[in-house]
Amino acid sequence: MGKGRRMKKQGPPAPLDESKITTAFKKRKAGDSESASKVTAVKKRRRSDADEEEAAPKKSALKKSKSNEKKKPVPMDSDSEDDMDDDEFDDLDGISEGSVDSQEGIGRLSDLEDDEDEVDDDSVMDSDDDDHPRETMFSDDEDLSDAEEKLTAANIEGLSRKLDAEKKLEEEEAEQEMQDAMQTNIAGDRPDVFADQTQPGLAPDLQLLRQRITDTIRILGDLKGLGQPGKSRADYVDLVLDDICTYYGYTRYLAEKLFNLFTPMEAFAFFEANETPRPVVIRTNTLRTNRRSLAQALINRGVVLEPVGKWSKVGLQVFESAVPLGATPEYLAGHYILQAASSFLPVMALAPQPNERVLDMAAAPGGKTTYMSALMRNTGCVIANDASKPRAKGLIGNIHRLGCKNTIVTNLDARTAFPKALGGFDRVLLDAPCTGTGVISKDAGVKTSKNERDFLAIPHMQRQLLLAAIDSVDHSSKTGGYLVYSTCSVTVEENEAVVQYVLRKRPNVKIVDTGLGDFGSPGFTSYMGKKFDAKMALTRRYFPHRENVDGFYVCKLKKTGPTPVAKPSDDDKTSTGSRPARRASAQGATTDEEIDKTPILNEDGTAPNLEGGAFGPFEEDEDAERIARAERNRLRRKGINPKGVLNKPKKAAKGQAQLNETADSNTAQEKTEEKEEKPVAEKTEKKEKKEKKEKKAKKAVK
Ligand SMILES: C[S@@+](CC[C@H](N)C(=O)[O-])C[C@H]1O[C@@H](n2cnc3c(N)ncnc32)[C@H](O)[C@@H]1O
Repeated sequence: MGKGRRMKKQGPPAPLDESKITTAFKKRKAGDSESASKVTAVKKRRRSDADEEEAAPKKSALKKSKSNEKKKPVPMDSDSEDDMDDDEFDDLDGISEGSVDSQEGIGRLSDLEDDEDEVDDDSVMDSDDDDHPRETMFSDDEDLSDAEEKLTAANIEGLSRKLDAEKKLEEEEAEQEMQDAMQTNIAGDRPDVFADQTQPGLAPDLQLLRQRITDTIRILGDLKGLGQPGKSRADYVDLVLDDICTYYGYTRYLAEKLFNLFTPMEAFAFFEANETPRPVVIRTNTLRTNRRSLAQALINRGVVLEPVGKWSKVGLQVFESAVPLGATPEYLAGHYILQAASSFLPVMALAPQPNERVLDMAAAPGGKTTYMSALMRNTGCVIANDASKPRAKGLIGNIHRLGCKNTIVTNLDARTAFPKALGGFDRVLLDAPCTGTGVISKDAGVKTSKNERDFLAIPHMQRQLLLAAIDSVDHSSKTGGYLVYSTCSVTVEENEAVVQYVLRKRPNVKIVDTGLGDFGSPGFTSYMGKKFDAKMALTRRYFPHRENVDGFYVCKLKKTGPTPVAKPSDDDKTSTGSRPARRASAQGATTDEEIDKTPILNEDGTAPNLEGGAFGPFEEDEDAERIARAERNRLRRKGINPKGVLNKPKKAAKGQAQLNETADSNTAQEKTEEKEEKPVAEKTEKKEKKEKKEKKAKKAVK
C-alpha cells in the first residue's frame, strides 16, 4: 500500500490483518518511503491533468485559474491548527472580513450568504438511549452526497479507473514480494535473530536491523515453530524492543509502554505509522460558509481535495495544494481551520446544542471551541478556558477569525477554577493536556522526552481536571448533562485508567455511547491484569495505523445526579457543587433546601457503596504515594536501594510539588515551555556522585 493511497480514504478501515501489516513492512524499506511518496505525487499530478482534459467543458472557469499552476504537495503554515505559532495568530488580528473582500476569489465567497439554505447541517445529537450505540450518526450526511460527489468528481475524476488498475498491479507485486521475502526467511527453518550483526566501529545497518525486527516479530507470532531452543518469549521481546529503540529512536521505557498495547505485529504497524504524516485535513467553518462552496473556492486555487469521509460533514482532506493553506483568502476570512481529523471526534461526541451553556476546559488553540461554536450556530455560550496565557492569545485569534460570537475566553487553572468560578454547564469538554503519544508523527520529540515521571504526573493532572469537569456539569440540565474526556495519547494510564478513577470518585457519572458509530476501536476493558468498568468498551480509541488519523481517545460521560456540596476543608482541593446548590449558598439559603438529595442508584437499582472515597476530593496524598512508590520501584530496578536515596518524611511532599510543577508545564502541546526538572531521586543520585568524586579527588591530592 503506497502512502498516497493510504491518504486517499479515511473511512473506517477493515480490521487490521497480517497482510496489511506486511505491506507496511514493505513501505518503509530503507529509502523507499521518499521515492514512494514522490511516485504518488507524480501520479496525482498525472491524474489531475487527465481530469482537467476530461472535465474541460464543465471546468472552463476553474481551468483559467489552474492552467498555469503547477500542483505542489500541500504547503501550510503549520501542520495543523493545534501547532500554530502564536505569532501567526497575532498576524491575523488586523484582518477584518471587509478587508478580505477585496481579495482574489471573493466574488464567489460573497455569494455565501445567498447559500444559507445550503449550509451543511452539521448538527450532532446525543444518543437517544445512552447505553446502546445508535445505528449511526452519519446517515444524514448522505443527503449532501449528490452535490458533493459531483464536486469531488470535477476535482478528482479519473482518480478511479486508471488508479484502480495501477493499485491492483502494485498490490499484486507487493504481495508477491512479501511472499518471496517470507519464503526466504522461513526457508532457514529457525532464523537466528540473536546472531551478532554489528560491525566494529560502524553504525548499525538499518536494513539489517529492520529485517531482524520483522523476523523477530514473525517468530513471536509462532514461538514454538520458529523460536530457537533455549530462547524464551522474553528474550525475543527484549531483542525486538532494543531494535525498535535503535531503528525508530524511542527510549526503551516508551517503546515498551507502546509495544505492550498491541500484539507484536500490530505494534510494529503502529511504530511504522508514526513515521509518516497523517493526511492534511481542514474543517469547514459553517458559521461563514458551507463545505461545497469552500471546496469550490479552494479547487479554483489549485487545491486537490475531497470530503474526509462519510463520518464528517465538514472535513475536507487535502492531497495537494498550489498555495499555502494557512494563507489563502478563505483561510484569512475564517472559512476553514486546519484541524486534524481525529480532533473533530470529541466535539461530535459532546454534540453541543444551540442555546446551551458549554465549557471547554482546556481550549487553546481553539479547534474544538470554534467547532462547538459552529454547531451551536453562534447561540448560547461557550466558555473557552486555557491555563496558558500565550496559548489563550492564539485561541482568541482563532475565535475572531472564525467569527465565533458566543464565546468567552478565560485564562484559569481549570483544576481549581471550575466549578468554583463558574459551574452548572449543560456540557463540558475536557480535551486534556497529555503526553502526545498519539501524535508522534507530528512531534517526534515525544519518543525521547516522555519519561516515567511524565506518565505519573500527567495522569495525575488529568484526574484532577476530570473531577473538576464532572463537578462543573449541571446534572439536571434539560438538554445536556454530558461531558467528554479526550486526549491525543494512546496510553492506558491517560485514558481508561483516568476514567476508571473518576468513576470510583464520582458515582454520579456513567459512561455513555459516544455516538461516533463504528469508527475507531472500543476502549480497553482490561489491561495488564487490571479490570475496568465493562462500559469502558463504549469509549473509543483511534490509532494512526488503523484509521490513519492521529491517535486519540474519546470518552463520553453522563452526569446522573448532583455532586454533594464540598465540606469546607475540601474546598481548596477540588471545589464541588452543582449550580443550583451554589446559587442557593450564595443567596444564603440552606443547602438542605436546595440540594437534590435523590439517591443515586446503581444500574440494578441498588444503592452504591460510597465507602472508599466516593465523592471525595481529589486525593493528593494518594497520588503522591503512588508517585513515591513508582520512584522506589524505579530505583530498585536500577539496583539502587531506595531507602538510602529517598528521604522518607519529605518524599511525599516533594513528590507532590514535583507533580504539580510537571503538570503545569510538561504537556505535548507546550513542549516549548517545558522546563527541565530532575526527579528527586535523580537529584540525590547526582549529589551523591558529586560527593564521591570530591572524596576521590581529596584522596588523590593526599
Ligand atoms: C490538548 S491541548 C487543547 C487543544 C484544544 N482543545 C484544541 O482543540 O485546540 C491542552 C491544553 O490544556 C492546557 N492546559 C494545561 N493545563 C491546564 C490546566 N490546569 N487548566 C486549563 N488548561 C490547561 C494547555 O495550555 C493546552 O492548551
